Amino acid sequence: AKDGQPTLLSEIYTELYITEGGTGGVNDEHEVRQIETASKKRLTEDTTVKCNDIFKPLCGRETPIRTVLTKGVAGIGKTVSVQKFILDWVDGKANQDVHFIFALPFRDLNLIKDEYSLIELLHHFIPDLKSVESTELFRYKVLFIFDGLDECRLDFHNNESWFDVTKKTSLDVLLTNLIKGNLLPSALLWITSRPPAANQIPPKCIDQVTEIRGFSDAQKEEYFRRRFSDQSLASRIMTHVKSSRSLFIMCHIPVFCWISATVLERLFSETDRGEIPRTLTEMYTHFLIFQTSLKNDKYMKNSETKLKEHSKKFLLKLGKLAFYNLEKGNLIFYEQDLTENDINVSEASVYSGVCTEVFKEEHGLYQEKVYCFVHLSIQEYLAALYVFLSNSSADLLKTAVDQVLKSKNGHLDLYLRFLLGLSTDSSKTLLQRLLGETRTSSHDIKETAQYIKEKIQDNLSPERTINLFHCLNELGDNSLVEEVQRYLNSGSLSAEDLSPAQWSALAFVLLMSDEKLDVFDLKKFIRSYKEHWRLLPVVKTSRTALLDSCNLTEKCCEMLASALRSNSSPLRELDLSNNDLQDSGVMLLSAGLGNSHCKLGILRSVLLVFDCSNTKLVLASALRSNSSHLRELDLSDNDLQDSGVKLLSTELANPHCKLKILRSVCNLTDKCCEVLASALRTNSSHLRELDLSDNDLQDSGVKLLSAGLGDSQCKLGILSVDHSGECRNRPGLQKYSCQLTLDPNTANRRLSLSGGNRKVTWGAEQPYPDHPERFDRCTQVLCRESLTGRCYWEAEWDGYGAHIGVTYKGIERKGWSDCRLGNNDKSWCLYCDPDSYSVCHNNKQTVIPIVPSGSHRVGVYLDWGAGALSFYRVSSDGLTPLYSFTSSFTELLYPGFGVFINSSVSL
Ligand SMILES: Nc1ncnc2c1ncn2[C@@H]1O[C@H](COP(=O)(O)OP(=O)(O)OP(=O)(O)O)[C@@H](O)[C@H]1O
Repeated sequence: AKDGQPTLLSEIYTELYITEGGTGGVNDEHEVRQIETASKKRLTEDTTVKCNDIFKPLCGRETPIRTVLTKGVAGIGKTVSVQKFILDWVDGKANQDVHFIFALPFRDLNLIKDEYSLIELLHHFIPDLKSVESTELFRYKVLFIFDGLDECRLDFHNNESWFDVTKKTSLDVLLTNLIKGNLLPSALLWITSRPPAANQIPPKCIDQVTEIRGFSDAQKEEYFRRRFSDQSLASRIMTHVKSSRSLFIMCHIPVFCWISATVLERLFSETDRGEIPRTLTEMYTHFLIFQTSLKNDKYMKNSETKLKEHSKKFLLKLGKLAFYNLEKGNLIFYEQDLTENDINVSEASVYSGVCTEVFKEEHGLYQEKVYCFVHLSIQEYLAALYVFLSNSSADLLKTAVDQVLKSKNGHLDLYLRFLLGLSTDSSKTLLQRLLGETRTSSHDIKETAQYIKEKIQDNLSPERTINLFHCLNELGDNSLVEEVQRYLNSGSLSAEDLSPAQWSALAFVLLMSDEKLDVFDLKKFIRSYKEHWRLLPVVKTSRTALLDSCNLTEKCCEMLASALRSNSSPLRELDLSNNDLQDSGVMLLSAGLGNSHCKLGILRSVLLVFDCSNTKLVLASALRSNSSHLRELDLSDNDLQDSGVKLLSTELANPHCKLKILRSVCNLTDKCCEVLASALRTNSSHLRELDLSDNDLQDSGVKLLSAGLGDSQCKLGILSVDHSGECRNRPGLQKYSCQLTLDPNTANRRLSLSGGNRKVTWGAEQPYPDHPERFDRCTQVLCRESLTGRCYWEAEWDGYGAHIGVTYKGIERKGWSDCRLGNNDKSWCLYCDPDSYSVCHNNKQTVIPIVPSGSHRVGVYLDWGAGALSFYRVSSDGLTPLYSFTSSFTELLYPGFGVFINSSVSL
């Protein structure tokens, strides 16, 4: 609210996005990055809870709720939600069954030094209630709201039990016993906390955890509409915020909406308003200008130069405090910290928009005043301002980049963004308005940007790399991002071999785009397997990630595991087929799967190294983990062996394993069938569908399984078995091998067939009869067999080269260009010659930056149902992925070949 003009809560309150909130576990990501990931999360994903319904049991729950814990990062709206709840209750709009609400913020409770009984404590805070007797507390429905648990430490382990509401004790004992339900078990409790402090309370004391996620995109707009009575001003502000992605993302945090609204309202209504902030740094500098002028108007009727001089001194002192404590990770300060930094305590509280006063206990004595910045980002800004103004080294920016990149958890990321942002000319002009004439060192922005671009080429973690792009944005250098955007817009990205920095820029563009990425298919973007890991951060913000046949390495697994662990990631489905992850990779992934934040529901084809006992154990523990959301697991390509199946069966029988669908368990022996059958018989197995079609099950095996199915406890609805022959037992893709023969009716007259119609050779014209399916001009031939499902075949060419592909039956046969495999929308093809490969579909050719290096053998894998067609180079080193098309195939596909002059192809 503007000073002296209070705003009514009911007018500005905007419904927040509150969700049922998991475990109360600690998330060590920087808050701003959590917001970036969460902004991609689809709103329908979570169970949302209205502020007034916080005590209503969510569907599926029958027991009433006594204690609710609401988590949320700083400035996200916890206190405002509490106030709105109370307001609606007072207005008779909601929760009318509650007779008394006692709102006791920890900030106020921390002032209590003496011992009190519960009833005395209430009388102390609400003297009007002196007439209420302790017995009456039991007769009425009473709600306690404790806001800001993060400002307090409770000792749940050592405090004695306390049952009497009339007996005096310490506040710590009163509160822990109230929360445990020893004191006044009939009361309702609502506790709010920033996430890191939330796990102070033992989970068994909490009936429901909710999380405030801030504003969704629609709620951001609503906030600005409600905040301003002048709707045209509201739309202008909204349009401006939307035009800068980094500002728009930050608006997820209501306190940032408030900062932006404060700054932009003033700027848009000033006649000579100058530059409107487009970067975070500019926004915060304007905010400080506003706060300072407010303070000056109010408290110091003095000359402007003197005022600025005074403000500068004060801000530098505050900045010093901010910087040294940020480095140490301290966000709360004591009076002593302020005096040591020569900060006048009463002046700090005057800057109420920047530094608020809070009170906090220390060692059980509730007497020390403590302070913190309104939001961590303000501390980060002031720290940067201090360093920028007090360090005149020419290398300041580069040294800061190096220093920040060393941080593992990114605690200086936003500080670096601000520091770089402050060094631009536009910021310097703004700083003059804030601080008056100030000497600042000049830094070569171009050189710094170049330095950052070089750093981006390094093997940094994705989070650090992304922050460096934000830094470039603050410096006003968006050239890398613009280059990639141009490739994306022209559709020619796939043909380009991007530099490492461009790969990272592509990841940044995909992450920052406001389009929700439902399915992230890595193969669509990559041509080589050197730098593809740079795109993996995108996995964290997509719902389905298709990473099959992508040569994933251990490093990639590390990134995937971090996506799995992320609380805010929408990732629900992951396809890892045809990757050799190695033991260490699977271990990393399994640990991610077992993490309490992991919400993955479907995992496809992770190749397990099942003779390694460690891997087995870790995956097993992931399946068993109580919090696991895994419902569908596809184990194709794995040879689990008896011991593996045994382990898996034990997990299936474990009541915590909620797996519903298990696909493609192969190489089952009779022994395996027996163990599996016994798992199906257990009451606790959740399995509804079991796909064993990749097995050549003998009658004896089927019999054993059927015995399991017949059991009354077995809940399995679908069992797929398939006697498809012994090839299913072969390793890798070979298990999908199919026998193909060439169709003479389709062969061009220049092609002769031999070897039982499994070899085609270019040569003299053959006297074939006319046939509607014959290619009359293109030297091509198709196979007889039409394909669906999963199939794999290999072809070897000789001579100048060949085209190897698949097509719908409807491909043109007469004429030239429309008939060629790959030249139309009916066919997909790999072009091979001794020096290069390229692929073509719908006349769009893409060169593949992999050389044939002597190998003329090509493997083709079709997963018709999944819409995937992959080509591989086959050599003594195994299969090298060349390219994968993804397409939703609508008709049966026929393998086909085009044969160059004096060349041949054999199946
Ligand atoms: N629902 C809302 N509608 C409108 N404005 C809001 C809303 N929630 C928060 N705000 C704005 O954001 C500011 C910060 O919110 P609040 O104090 O509730 O955050 P908090 O989560 O309690 O933070 P902290 O952990 O730092 O105490 C408020 O002063 C208000 O300006």
